[in-house]
Amino acid sequence: MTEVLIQRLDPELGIPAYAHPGDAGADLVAGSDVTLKPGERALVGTGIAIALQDGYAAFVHPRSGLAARHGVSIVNAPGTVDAGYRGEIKVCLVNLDTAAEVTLKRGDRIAQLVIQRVEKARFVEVERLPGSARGDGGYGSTGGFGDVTR
Ligand SMILES: O=c1ccn([C@H]2C[C@H](O)[C@@H](COP(=O)(O)OP(=O)(O)OP(=O)(O)O)O2)c(=O)[nH]1
Ligand SMILES: [Mg+2]
Repeated sequence: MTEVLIQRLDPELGIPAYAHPGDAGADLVAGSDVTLKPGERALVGTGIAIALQDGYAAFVHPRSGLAARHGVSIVNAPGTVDAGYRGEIKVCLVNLDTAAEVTLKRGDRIAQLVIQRVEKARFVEVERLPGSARGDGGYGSTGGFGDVTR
């Protein structure tokens, strides 16, 4: 378990919490009320700032319940919080529902924060990349879309 320093920018809001032992994501709450019309987005504060150790990053993921029940997701999912970032963690929520407006209240759980170790790469330029079984195949190159209709 890694230690993450946290500052509460709004003392009335809680510290992110894991709902169950074994959960990967600690829930983040909305720092203010927000109402989103269909297709609308808003950047919502969570009332916290953190200091991650070098070699870690935090990722702001959507909550599946909000997504499945209300069509609420995160525009840049998952958002990346760099180890050096000391500002308020914010969530760029979007209402993907085609018809219903959605209101989230201050203190509602709107996203979840996943802390992960991350590698830094040293980019080594070459003339030619080594071969692989996949090669440059992608974007559905393995098929499996036969029964999708549109
Ligand atoms: O969902 C998110 C994503 C990012 N951030 C904060 C932390 C992150 O370290 C910083 C910058 O994020 P990112 O690099 O994704 O944004 P950018 O558009 O590249 O901005 P910058 O030029 O500041 O790097 O914004 C959040 O609070 N929430
Ligand atoms: Mg950036």
